[in-house]
Amino acid sequence: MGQTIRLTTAQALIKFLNQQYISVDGVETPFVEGIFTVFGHGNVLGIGQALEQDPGHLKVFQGKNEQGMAHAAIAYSKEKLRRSIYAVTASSGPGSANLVTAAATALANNLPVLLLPADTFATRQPDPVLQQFEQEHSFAITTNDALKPVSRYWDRITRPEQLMSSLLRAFEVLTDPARSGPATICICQDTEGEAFDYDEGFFRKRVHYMDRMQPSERELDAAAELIRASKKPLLLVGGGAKYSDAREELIAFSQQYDIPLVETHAGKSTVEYTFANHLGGTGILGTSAANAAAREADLIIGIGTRYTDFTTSSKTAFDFDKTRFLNINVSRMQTYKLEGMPVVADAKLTIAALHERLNGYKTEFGSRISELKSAWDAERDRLGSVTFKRSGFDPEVKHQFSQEILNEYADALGTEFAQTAALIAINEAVDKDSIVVSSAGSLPGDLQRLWNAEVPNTYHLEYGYSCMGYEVSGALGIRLAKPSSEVYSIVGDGSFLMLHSELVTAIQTGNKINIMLFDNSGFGCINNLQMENGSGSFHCEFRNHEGAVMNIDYAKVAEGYGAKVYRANTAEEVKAAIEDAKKQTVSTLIEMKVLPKTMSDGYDGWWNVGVAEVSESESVRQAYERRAKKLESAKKY
Ligand SMILES: Cc1ncc(C[n+]2csc(CCOP(=O)(O)OP(=O)(O)O)c2C)c(N)n1
Ligand SMILES: O=C1C[C@@H](O)[C@H](O)[C@@H](O)C1=O
Ligand SMILES: [Mg+2]
Repeated sequence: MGQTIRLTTAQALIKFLNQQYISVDGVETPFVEGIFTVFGHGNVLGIGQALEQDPGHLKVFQGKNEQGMAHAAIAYSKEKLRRSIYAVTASSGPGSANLVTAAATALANNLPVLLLPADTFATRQPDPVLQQFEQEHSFAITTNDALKPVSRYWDRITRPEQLMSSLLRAFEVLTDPARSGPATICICQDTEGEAFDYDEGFFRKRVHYMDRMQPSERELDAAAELIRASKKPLLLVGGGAKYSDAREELIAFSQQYDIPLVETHAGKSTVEYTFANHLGGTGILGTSAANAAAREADLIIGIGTRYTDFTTSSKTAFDFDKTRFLNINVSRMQTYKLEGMPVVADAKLTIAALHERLNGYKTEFGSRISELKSAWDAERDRLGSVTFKRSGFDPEVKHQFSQEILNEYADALGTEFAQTAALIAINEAVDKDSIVVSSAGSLPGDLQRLWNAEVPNTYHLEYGYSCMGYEVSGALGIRLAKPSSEVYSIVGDGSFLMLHSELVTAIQTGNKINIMLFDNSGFGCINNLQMENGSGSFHCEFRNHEGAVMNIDYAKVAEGYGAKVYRANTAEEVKAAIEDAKKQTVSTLIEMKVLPKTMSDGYDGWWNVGVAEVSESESVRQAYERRAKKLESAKKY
């Protein structure tokens, strides 16, 4: 036995976090950058006391909402390609409950975050304590149990010495690229303050090695054979490719063999759009070019993708009779999808190794790649110059709102701005190396299609959970990860209303973010979805009790917090506002009133949604028939 040191559980936790390092490709860096806090009685006297006494190198932030600050932490680790994290401490009860949505967001996106919610008393002496619900069939159940299904690792600490084995396990999970996600350690509020004689060895510097997983010779031989047998393979770039830093290998591979490249939301900007073989986003929110290439392909080389419904157009994007799948992923589970050939390995290493085995190979795509790309680029130009007309206007989302209703919106919001034109204006105005972030609503669709990322790793979409409220909180996390980059949060009015508390944290801490608020006065994409599937417009527009379209002054709200604000309803105004916003040191909000139904739509994507099988409405019955017909051509599993 070596020396011991007497610390509270919370003090030991903070001391341990300071000693965790990560090593990737020979570069060693501290793994835990800091901690977000919302203190309550459950954690202020434990973790709060420990941080006040000695935070070490940890940066300490006061969050405003547990979900918001956890989203910021998640965005930070995503931006850091999972090589650095923030911890998040919450008080017990409602504070813990507020973490559940964020934990699920991290889990769906395979993003590491250390969640530290306080728990009820281990001794149970004062029970029921404030915020403790009493579950009659088990006093062992607390709010924190709700975090179990959404954590990659979950533990409850009722004695100080349990912390040691728990933290070791948590960091093993947090630094494993194949199982990365939220690690949740719930510490009883009395235990946080209890002392123990910890072995000093527990606090020695620990380096976690994120070694690249090598593909086996067998896997490489089989994969090369599959590619050689293919006339039209397609590179489908997912988030795993980005985390693996596989840009150079992808470009070289695609270039040499004439393989078109398409991307998912998570993979977007791994390779910049200016690369000639890049056909843009794929699937439900994809470009015409990417979706045509996917349909023509006889082999999909899926790199670090989960093949979600948005990527596969609910398993209708490919010709499943002829198309095969080669799945390269560090997660074995992911490689089994769509009956693909599994290569359980790192993307960068695998692409490089495959490159060496394909000498003399060429696809049959030839000039088709540039044809598809130019046709899409022309379509994007059209979308950038959509102009509203008071009569005979044909919006992108068709046959839903009459001209009369569109005019009503134009009058109520005082705008004639089309969403696609607004987004492209932003894309043209921001510096190329700035970062955009979004996650829910109609904007992810426009972003995946229309946002041309010209610098790698400048596009940050949370579309694994598509959680409203990530947009603003996420921007803060990104700014912490990249303090010298301008960060633009692309957010709808609905998402902004749902959660924007961390705008205050950004202003308070001097971490500048820019919010690009698209106000179409409603849950626009859901309104599109219901009407496209035969329903009427039901509870998705923001109309008041008298039926009038609401026109909320969001700029004023942000101004109240201390942000510099702008109102911009034309492309010129947007560009001018962005230019001025670049000069500011404080966070900014640019409010744009945009017309509903003017987001991009179509391009052969299809989404399987639960249309009512029986209905009194003829249009719903027709929608159900259309869905049933489409499902006939979909792969069933
Ligand atoms: C937390 C959460 N609740 C509900 C949803 C379902 N949902 C997806 S988009 C959306 C509306 C988004 O409205 P807004 O942000 O204004 O974007 P718009 O579609 O109008 O562009 C809703 C309710 C979600 N994704 N996340
Ligand atoms: O239900 C949804 C519809 C999608 O269009 C949207 O982007 C997403 O946020 C969602 O939850
Ligand atoms: Mg909206």
